[in-house]
Amino acid sequence: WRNPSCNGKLPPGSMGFPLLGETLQFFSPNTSCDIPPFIKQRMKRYGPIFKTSLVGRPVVVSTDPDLNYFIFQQEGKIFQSWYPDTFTEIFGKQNVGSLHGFMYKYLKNMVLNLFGPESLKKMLSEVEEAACTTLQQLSCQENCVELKEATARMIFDLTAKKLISYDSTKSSENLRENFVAFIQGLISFPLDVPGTAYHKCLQGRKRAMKMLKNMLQERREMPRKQQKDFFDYVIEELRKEGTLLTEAIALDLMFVLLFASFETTSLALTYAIKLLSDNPSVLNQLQEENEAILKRRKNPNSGVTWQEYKSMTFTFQLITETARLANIVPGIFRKALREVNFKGYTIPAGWAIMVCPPAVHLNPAKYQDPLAFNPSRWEGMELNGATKHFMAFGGGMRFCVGTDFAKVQMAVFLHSLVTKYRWQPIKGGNIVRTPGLQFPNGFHVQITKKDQTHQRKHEPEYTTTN
Ligand code: HEM
Repeated sequence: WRNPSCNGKLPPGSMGFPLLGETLQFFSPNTSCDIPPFIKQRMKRYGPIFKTSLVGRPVVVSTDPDLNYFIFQQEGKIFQSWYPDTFTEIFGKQNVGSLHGFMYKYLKNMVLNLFGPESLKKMLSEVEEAACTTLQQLSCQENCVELKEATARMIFDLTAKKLISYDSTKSSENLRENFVAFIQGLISFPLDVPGTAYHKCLQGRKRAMKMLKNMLQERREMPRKQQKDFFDYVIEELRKEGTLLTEAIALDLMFVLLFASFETTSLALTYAIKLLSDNPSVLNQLQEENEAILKRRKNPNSGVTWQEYKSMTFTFQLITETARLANIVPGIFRKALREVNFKGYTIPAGWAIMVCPPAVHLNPAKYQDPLAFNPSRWEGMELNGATKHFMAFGGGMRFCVGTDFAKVQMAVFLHSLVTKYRWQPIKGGNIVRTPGLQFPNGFHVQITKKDQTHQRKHEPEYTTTN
């Protein structure tokens, strides 16, 4: 295991212990906002491209912008989307990340139909309503509220409504509770015994898939006249003769979309609010931009229009800067379909490759003072799509299909929050990476309506513990 066979020169690095490789070091929790210590130490020792062994597989780790770019551009040709077995066990063998070629394109189009810009334009008022209702409820709480949980609930409900018309207030079963502990379980040691995050994920998947299957079955038995949600669209497709879609693929897709949408976006939103709490001058700028939108509005009771949304320049810079620092996806995995030679190194066919976004996003040679939260660094820059130095939403053909949806939700929530409310951090807000981002103690804040701030008789005594 120490010296794997290779026709050329393997990148430097250690293969760790037999079977275990360097898995334990990779997953060891850290509280750093910087490049994960596992990566940083090895970059120092071996350079930007190095080899290791994770969960029983030889892996080349790439922190090199040119190799990353090459990998994204060669998707489906020299490289192919590949995720550790933990992923396929949890997301299903036919999930969108494991499909390739024609079937993959077919599914991607289906998803873009739902979450692409045209659909989002129509969804804007629904997103705003969800944000306003959530904020209203949170501000009515006497005690402080936990933001990660609250935003996750809001986003899950909105996505589940779009996909399957699921209404958590009317359903007897709680679909979302099956997705808890997923981020920890996805990139984790695949030990399926009670107590591990991986085991919790597998149990959650089983229950959620059973619920989704029942729902799809019920809907098939009682089809609706108007096409309203993604389920209806899927059923329509399943009925077509010669269709590529199967019930199993449709259910796996539903499952991935539910997870991918709420967990990533709620983490990003919570992190944005944490960063804003720590950076009052950035908060001021955000407030100025969003209050100016309200001032320009002719009808004060109307909601955010698409034009207004598109004009939120600073808000988009802030979202991009949050995504750069949050590094919600700490590793993007691929497999080499054939032997690859790059910058003097050989990557043997069949090896896994992990593109490492945090190393790119926190590179001091590219980002001045890389750990500083400075949305203005994006001024005048193109914020759509990926570049060699920004890949929070992936890159190439597999660029995240939910990027626009995530941005709409974040921008609209932040707009409502800073124009109508104030908040005060109470406790939590500290982060841990394993290597996925987590808030182990949540992020507890007290939210008050702006015009009520001065009317409260007993202003709570806020203590910022972090
Ligand atoms: C802040 C929020 C989000 C972040 C940081 C994020 C990040 C990413 C990244 C890095 C990838 C690329 C994975 C790869 O190349 O292997 C990806 C793919 C994907 N994302 Fe997102 N995402 C977010 C929100 C969403 C939302 C809201 C949805 C659902 C609507 C979504 C659905 C997907 C799907 C289905 C893929 C797989 C696409 C493919 O294989 O072509 N994501 N995301």
